[in-house]
Amino acid sequence: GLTIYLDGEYLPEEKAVVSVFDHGLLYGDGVFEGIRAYHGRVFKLKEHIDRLYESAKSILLEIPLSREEMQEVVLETCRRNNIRDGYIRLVVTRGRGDLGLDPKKCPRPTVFCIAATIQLYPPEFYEKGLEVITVPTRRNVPEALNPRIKSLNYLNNILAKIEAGLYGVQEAIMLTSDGYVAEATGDNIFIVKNGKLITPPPHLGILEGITRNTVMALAREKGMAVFEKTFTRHDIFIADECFLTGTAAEIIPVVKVDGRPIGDGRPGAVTWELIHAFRELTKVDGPAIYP
Ligand SMILES: Cc1ncc(COP(=O)(O)O)c(CNc2cccc(C(=O)O)c2)c1O
Repeated sequence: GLTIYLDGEYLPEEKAVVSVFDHGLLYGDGVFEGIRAYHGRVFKLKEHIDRLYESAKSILLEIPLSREEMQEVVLETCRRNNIRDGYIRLVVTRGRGDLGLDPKKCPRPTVFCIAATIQLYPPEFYEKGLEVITVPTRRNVPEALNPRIKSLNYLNNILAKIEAGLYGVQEAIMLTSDGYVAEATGDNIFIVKNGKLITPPPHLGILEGITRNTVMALAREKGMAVFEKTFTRHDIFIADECFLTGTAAEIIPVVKVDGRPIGDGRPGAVTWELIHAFRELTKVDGPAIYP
């Protein structure tokens, strides 16, 4: 079984339990990160930890470890599970309280870290590309619950995922309340038009993805023009290429949206070039797990 980090201890998974009074469970009151390990390194670990602390600050949740201590928790949890290539879930909740929702009743946040092997997406997702639809469920509005906070509140994303399933497709694209394209349920979205990369700006109300930011940097290093601009479904339909980015998915081509084939209906050349560049980067980026 796995060894789990929980509140300062490394425990066998059967002992790694949280209280039924934990506000992460009762109210989704908490933040998390999904991180990948490749080739014995934890990819973009600093960026993930920085985002975790930003999300926590935004909900006035004080994490009881320093960023350096948190980095060591992630690396040590990987070591104790012999992870060289895997998936890490890092979670901080408001902690155990009473049945009221008042965070003041939670004296100490719960912190846990899971490091496990990862179920990869089947290769054909990348070779053939995904068919997706835009769904009725809109992305949370920033003025209510800002999607830039990676919180434990994923019901908005889950409802969109359910709607994709109802139509027999694997992924859903959520629009903003104004009808602009926001993101998928667990991934950011890019379109390619005349060699230019376009992706929604974070302030639109999306998670500022680390894979998104990495792909933007890789594209710019290759001399491609990259724009953060709002766009609509029509812009996707007339795009040359479309792809999604996320920690679990990495970079996945999208070849059909709402029944419209994108480009020639097959993964595009720019998408493939970025997939290869990303895979190269995963070989060298991030702190080594083992000395
Ligand atoms: C709503 C949303 N948007 C974009 C992303 C991509 O962000 P990153 O490039 O930083 O990962 C996410 C993150 N989504 C995410 C993260 C980790 C695991 C899984 C999973 O599908 O198991 C999904 C997300 O939840």
